[in-house]
Amino acid sequence: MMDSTSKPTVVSAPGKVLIAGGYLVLDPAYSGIVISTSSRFYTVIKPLTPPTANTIRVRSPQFRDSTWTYSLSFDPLVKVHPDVNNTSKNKFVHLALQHTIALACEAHQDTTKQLLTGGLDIAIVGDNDFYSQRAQLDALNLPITLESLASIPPFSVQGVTLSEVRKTGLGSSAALITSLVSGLLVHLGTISTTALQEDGGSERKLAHNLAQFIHCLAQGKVGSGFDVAAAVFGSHLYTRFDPRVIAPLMGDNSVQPNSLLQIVSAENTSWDYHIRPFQLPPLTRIMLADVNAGSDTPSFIGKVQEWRKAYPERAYAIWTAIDKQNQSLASTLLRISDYHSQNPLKYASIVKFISTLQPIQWTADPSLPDFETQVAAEFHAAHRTMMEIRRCMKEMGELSGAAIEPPEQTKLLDKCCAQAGVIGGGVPGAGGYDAVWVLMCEPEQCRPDQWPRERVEHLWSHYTELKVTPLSAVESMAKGARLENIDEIVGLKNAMQ
Ligand SMILES: Nc1ncnc2c1ncn2[C@@H]1O[C@H](COP(=O)(O)OP(=O)(O)OP(=O)(O)O)[C@@H](O)[C@H]1O
Ligand SMILES: C[C@@](O)(CCOP(=O)(O)O)CC(=O)O
Repeated sequence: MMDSTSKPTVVSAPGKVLIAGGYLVLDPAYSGIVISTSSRFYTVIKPLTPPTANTIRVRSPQFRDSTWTYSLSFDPLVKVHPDVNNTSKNKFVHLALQHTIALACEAHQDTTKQLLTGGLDIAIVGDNDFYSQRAQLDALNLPITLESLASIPPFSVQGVTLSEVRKTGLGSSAALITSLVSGLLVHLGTISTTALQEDGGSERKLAHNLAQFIHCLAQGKVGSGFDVAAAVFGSHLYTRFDPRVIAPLMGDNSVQPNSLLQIVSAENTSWDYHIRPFQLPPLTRIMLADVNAGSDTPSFIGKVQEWRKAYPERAYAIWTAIDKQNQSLASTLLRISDYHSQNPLKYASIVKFISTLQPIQWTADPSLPDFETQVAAEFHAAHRTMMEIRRCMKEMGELSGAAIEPPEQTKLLDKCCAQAGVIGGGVPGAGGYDAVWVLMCEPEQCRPDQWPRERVEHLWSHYTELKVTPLSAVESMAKGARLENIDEIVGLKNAMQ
């Protein structure tokens, strides 16, 4: 058994960007493209010192007033009680503890109780990208660049409470729930320490189903769940689950009878979500920006749903058109990756070539060899499809009254997409004013000032109509939630103090 000198259990889970399929993905007839980010949440679990029976202390050291203590009782069912001296509440953390420990007890009552007798000490931190760093860069008088972001210490202290912090839309709550739930499942032995090595094994699915249910309960609504799916499985093409699978668990009573395991089990065929493998093509890079202007996602969803109900035929036609483009984008990007597998050298040379040109010029050179011409044509097709998706999403916004791609964002995105080497971009997820994503070529080498990312960064840092702050995230190459070694995560040990 683990003692206080052993290494802690550390599980991380990535953030997300829905680059195609916003709104449509709420309906199981459609799917979306979700990219998981290199920016992650980390949950660190170790025995409490000094040992304190059936006590769990959770800390979020990046925030003020963010330590929560809980006690456990087991009779007749597991119950997690917030300490009366806690100065704030954290529903997400409380529900994650309640239901994960209940599940662990259902699976192995005696060992779970034994592992909890000395208590647990849990710390949760998120990469800086999850919270807006604009104020910090301005206060330090630093230019608004990726280099400046890299100079801020990892897991930096935000100086505010969790309810005051400005989030960037990467899905902090889904990444937090996934890392906490999976970390507890590993620590309590409900899933094995190798469970998170396999891409889609049954233990990873169990962690997904449990995290998905807890996230819905904490949010008080059932969304499409693409954010939790990305946190657990990494980038993929997502088709949602039927919410009826968790309906029996969604009541007010936070203590569940012994049926949780059966419902969240990977063997429960009522979980009908589909996760199809996806990754952005090699030698491309996604860049994300936090735009300093808020949007209200739930009100956008309400408007789009009302419009869809009021004009079913028109909505069906538009959704069918968007879906066709979304599917085409996914298959084009996957085909581009295939070209890389066929001939990495030629692929690298054509990426380098198009990275200095605007899309309209990518297929204009008749002297290019066949292979290179084909790859350039696929990149151009991806560009056209991204532009068409933006046009359709904007139209849906105008028809429904939700500012999905408002004029200010159109102007910004058009400028980004006019840069040499930029494939396309858009407003992530539900859209609105608060973020943009841009996909660009990232050749192996470039002369200084020739990287597409530098052009985009320059544009953003000199943009005056909106405050546009880059995030440091790229696509996560590690598939979703993973077990970490605390010594290998820069700054993590420090952040625990
Ligand atoms: N570092 C953290 N430690 C503990 N709890 C956190 C932390 N970060 C976020 N949370 C929890 O997640 C909640 C925020 O969830 P909410 O659903 O409002 O955000 P979100 O939609 O995931 O935001 P975004 O996508 O912008 O990151 C907080 O109120 C808190 O309970
Ligand atoms: C509008 C919607 O499809 C996407 C919302 O995405 P985001 O939180 O804006 O990244 C809602 C959902 O899928 O739950």
